[in-house]
Amino acid sequence: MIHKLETGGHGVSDPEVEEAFRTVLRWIGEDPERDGLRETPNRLKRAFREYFAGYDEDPEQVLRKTFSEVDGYDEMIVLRGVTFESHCEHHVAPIIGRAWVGYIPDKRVVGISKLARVVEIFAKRLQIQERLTAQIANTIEDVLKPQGVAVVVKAAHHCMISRGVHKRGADLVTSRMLGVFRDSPVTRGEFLSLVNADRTE
Ligand SMILES: Nc1nc2c(ncn2[C@@H]2O[C@H](COP(=O)(O)OP(=O)(O)OP(=O)(O)O)[C@@H](O)[C@H]2O)c(=O)[nH]1
Ligand SMILES: [Zn+2]
Repeated sequence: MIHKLETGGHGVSDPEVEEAFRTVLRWIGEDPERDGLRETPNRLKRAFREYFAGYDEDPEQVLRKTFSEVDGYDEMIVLRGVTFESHCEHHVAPIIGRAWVGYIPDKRVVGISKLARVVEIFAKRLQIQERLTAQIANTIEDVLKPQGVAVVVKAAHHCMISRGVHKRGADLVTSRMLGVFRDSPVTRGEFLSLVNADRTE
């Protein structure tokens, strides 16, 4: 897990954000001073700090530590079924899903947890799924300069479940293929068969 932020706020003080949450509670018809709600603005602030911890983390930095003693390993590396929780930028509703992250290295490999950390950092920002998918792939491409990168993301969007069109069970699938995954149908096919064989969903 990403460490909890100790500072943050980005120019907004703790009392200011708690007052904003109190205003929302009043707006829905609640009494923010009643016993059960008195600490809720503070809890909401701490929850938001966790949901959006990705703004104060640098995903490129996470990938900078690499290993080169891999005896010429140049096959596909795939981390499957990385769980994440994000929030959509339109409704601030949860996006709950998994990511499959693959790459074919060029001399250097990265610790596998770092791939999951990159997913985590971009997920913990306001997102749309297409951008989340592209950001994960582009960052791996930019820092590791591998032969190729492939990312598939599948997620349920709670703005389509608990509000709006009210559709449970529909998930959105997005992908971004770079380098050999884009150019070679065989390589892409091998990656997608590893994604499709994964029953962790
Ligand atoms: N492409 C894409 N759309 C998303 C994502 N998350 C939420 N949306 C959609 O963003 C759209 C925002 O549409 P608007 O019409 O501006 O908002 P709205 O009136 O609340 O729309 P409804 O959800 O249909 O009630 C909705 O269709 C959402 O389903 C995402 O990750 N990618
Ligand atoms: Zn939404």
